[in-house]
Amino acid sequence: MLIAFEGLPGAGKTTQSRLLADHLTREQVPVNYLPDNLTRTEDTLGSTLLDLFASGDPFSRHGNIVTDTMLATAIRTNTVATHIAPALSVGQTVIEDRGIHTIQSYSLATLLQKHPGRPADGIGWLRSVSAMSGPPADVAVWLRLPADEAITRAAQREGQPYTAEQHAFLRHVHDAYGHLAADDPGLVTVDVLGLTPDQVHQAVVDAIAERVPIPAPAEHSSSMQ
Ligand SMILES: Nc1ncnc2c1ncn2[C@@H]1O[C@H](COP(=O)(O)OP(=O)(O)OP(=O)(O)O)[C@@H](O)[C@H]1O
Ligand SMILES: Cc1cn([C@H]2C[C@H](O)[C@@H](COP(=O)(O)O)O2)c(=O)[nH]c1=O
Repeated sequence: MLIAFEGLPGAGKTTQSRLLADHLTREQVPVNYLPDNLTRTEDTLGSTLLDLFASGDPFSRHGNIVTDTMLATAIRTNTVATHIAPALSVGQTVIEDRGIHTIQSYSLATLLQKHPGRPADGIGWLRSVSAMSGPPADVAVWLRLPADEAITRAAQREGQPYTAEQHAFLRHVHDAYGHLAADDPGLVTVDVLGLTPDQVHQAVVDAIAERVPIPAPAEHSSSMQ
């Protein structure tokens, strides 16, 4: 089974990925937690693609929707080949910290910024292209937090403020997630404002359990990376 966490920087994806991995491990489900794509530089192709990706702006990337979507798709394709498919094939439950909906939401944000008000035109294309990167998650959880609150948390963690331009772009990413979730049953919204990490975790477990069967315990030992 493949589970993804989605949302803005600061929304709590890493916190919730770890809480879910711990929970499943306690249930003796073999878990493979994949940190954010941008931190994965283990092979030459992955590093080269990430270098290309990171050569743009950290948020709005290269500002060209086709280039950015293709590049992000290529990165995930590599991640699917090197990490996700092998883990799924041996029965592990994979937790992706940012999956296919990150590709879609960040590209859609660029589109919304340039052509406000016509998201539907681009969403079909974004779905087709990002689908080339491999399977979407069985369930993707969007940790929905108002953009200003998410940015405040992320900035506090990083010890430096975000620029007004970055704020503006991330508000578009937030709106983009909303457009995507509106007609994609695979992207489940969990509202996290005002909840403690443990309360969010409970809401996440409930949301997942409503949609997919609980992964089966391993016959032998669990494996968490
Ligand atoms: N429910 C919560 N309430 C308050 N603070 C939280 C909550 N969950 C996480 N945090 C804090 O918010 C910050 C961001 O959390 P986290 O790193 O999990 O987010 P993220 O979505 O993975 O961010 P990024 O995408 O930037 O890596 C951390 O300092 C974390 O301790
Ligand atoms: C995987 C992936 C990432 N990005 C962007 C989104 C964010 O700006 C950064 C990751 O930062 P965070 O600490 O996880 O918030 O990279 C992207 O645009 N497309 C992708 O596929």
